[in-house]
Amino acid sequence: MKNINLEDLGFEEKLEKYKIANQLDSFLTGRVIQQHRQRYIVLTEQGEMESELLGNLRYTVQNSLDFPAVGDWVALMEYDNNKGLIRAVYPRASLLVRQAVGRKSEKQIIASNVNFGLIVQSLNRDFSINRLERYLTICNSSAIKPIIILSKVDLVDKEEKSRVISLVKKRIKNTPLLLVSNCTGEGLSDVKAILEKGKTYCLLGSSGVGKSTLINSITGQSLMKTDKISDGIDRGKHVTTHRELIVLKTGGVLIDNPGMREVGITDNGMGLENTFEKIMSLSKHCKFKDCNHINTKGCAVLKAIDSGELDEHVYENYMKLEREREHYTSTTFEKRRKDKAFGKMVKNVVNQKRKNMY
Ligand SMILES: Nc1nc2c(ncn2[C@@H]2O[C@H](COP(=O)(O)OP(=O)(O)OP(=O)(O)O)[C@@H](O)[C@H]2O)c(=O)[nH]1
Ligand SMILES: [Zn+2]
Repeated sequence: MKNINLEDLGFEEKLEKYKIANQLDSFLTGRVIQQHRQRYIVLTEQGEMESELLGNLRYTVQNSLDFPAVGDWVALMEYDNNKGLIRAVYPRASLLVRQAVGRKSEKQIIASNVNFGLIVQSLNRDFSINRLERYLTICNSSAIKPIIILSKVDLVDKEEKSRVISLVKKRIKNTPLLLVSNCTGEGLSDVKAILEKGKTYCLLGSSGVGKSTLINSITGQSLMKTDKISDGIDRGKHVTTHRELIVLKTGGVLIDNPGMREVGITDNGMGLENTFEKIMSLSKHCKFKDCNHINTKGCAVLKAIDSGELDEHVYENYMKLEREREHYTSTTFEKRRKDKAFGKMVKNVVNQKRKNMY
């Protein structure tokens, strides 16, 4: 992978200015394409470099989120053949973060400097509209534009396909929706067509939905290990063929995330606001500013459920994600007990509404 062009990798004007302003132009510039503990594979114009943090940087880092991550731009120097020392991390244009489920306040970086989130769900067993909204929230909380890709279309019939499409379109507005099959090749050209030069796309989705296979289909190469392909050749050798960040010949960058099981919401609030626009605009008409949309008088959200203007499932999922966000952003353990009571209340509201309907 020699002669890589930094612009194809996504290096922008803004970063160039930062480089000059911070006297980093005597260093090499590269992008982290893989991370394992405190070792990083960095792609530079001279090729890949196995890198570590420079000592003083390691000791001045305060927060785990400050360590370099896949997608980061770094300034580094070569100290040996293809071995590098990272001197600085460039400011991030965006950061995809997830909450390590079950562990309080522990955030993990999925990737940095991502322009688009490719949210992949398979049409057969994995499809869940609530989970789609969860990923949308994660993208929206970090100014990453979401694109929905429904995979394995070859496994469902026409009726199921159109059922899911109309469900997605009803619940989720203003988000591109693509359908693909890695087996028949259907829709692959649509995916290729949206990939722009110099932009970074992060694949998001549960294990097994076909993210790695999709990358292989797009690149026409077996860059990603999928569970069908045996890696017998590499066995026993310490060779890593798997890269988390891939530069396309056409100039776009893809980032894969192996083994994403659960993603928790770690949100500043904006993610939910953008994802559930309808609820946000309704809540402006609630009588009280701090309306909890559960049992407050004059709640416009509840009124909209009654009138049929708001889908109760949307309401339920919103309340669930909002509660989760509160849970992870709060510090007291007391909150956990509160959470339970809160969940019950939401269920009651919905049950009550359902009863009233019949
Ligand atoms: N029928 C069908 N199977 C597919 C399709 N795409 C992928 N698969 C199969 O689904 C399985 C999982 O695919 P992967 O690409 O490994 O899934 P992944 O999302 O990368 O999974 P992780 O790496 O665990 O996150 C493999 O057996 C693939 O062959 C598709 O479009 N249609
Ligand atoms: Zn309200």
